[in-house]
Amino acid sequence: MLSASDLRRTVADRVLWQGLSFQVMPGDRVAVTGPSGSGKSLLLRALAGLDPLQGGEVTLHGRSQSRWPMPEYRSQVMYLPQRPAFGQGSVLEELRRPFGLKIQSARPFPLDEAERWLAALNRLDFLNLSVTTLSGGEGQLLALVRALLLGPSVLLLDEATASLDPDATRAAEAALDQWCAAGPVRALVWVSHDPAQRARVATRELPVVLR
Ligand SMILES: Nc1ncnc2c1ncn2[C@@H]1O[C@H](COP(=O)(O)OP(=O)(O)OP(=O)(O)O)[C@@H](O)[C@H]1O
Repeated sequence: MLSASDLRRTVADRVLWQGLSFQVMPGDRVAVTGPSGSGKSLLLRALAGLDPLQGGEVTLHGRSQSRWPMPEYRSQVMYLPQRPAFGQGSVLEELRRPFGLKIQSARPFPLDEAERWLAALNRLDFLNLSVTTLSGGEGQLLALVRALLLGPSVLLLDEATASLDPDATRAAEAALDQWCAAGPVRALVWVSHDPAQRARVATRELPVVLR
């Protein structure tokens, strides 16, 4: 589904990764591992098409990232950052906003599904809160629900539950598990510093070595 071949990334004069090749297949749950500063976030950003590739190639469904219209590519390979950014207004408005974009225009906003995910995360009370008042963990839950509703093929999670308490973390993992199992062409790529979480959520590990 998603294939990376011979990726290379440098910052300043430091080579973070080179000759990095791997594939993400439907149903995969890949944990990207490596010490702080080894380039895990930059790898996810490269896969998501948020940073230009310095070397190598990423293909989605056999088509090079550079040949995809970027909005379409990013709707299929979605990056969930540790500190998601929101606009203004309520949680409901924030969830609804992307469905006004051209790339999503064929799909009406699925309010029932939003309520189901929020209920699964024990946050059905969320919808009318203002996004500007959300805590770090609440922001992560909102970003997660927004991503699940948008339904990419590959969801890239960058410490996406790091601000959650243990119960909320487990609920988020269960929601992701359910979401992944519900579609035939879905995969997760996780960056998590928590080995216990990686053992729970990942089917295999992709090490990024600090050079
Ligand atoms: N936009 C940038 N410009 C220059 N250097 C950057 C940029 N973004 C990150 N870096 C550097 O690249 C290296 C890798 O950063 P990255 O955030 O990918 O690491 P990481 O493995 O995700 O680390 P952590 O586990 O601490 O989150 C770091 O040394 C960082 O300072």
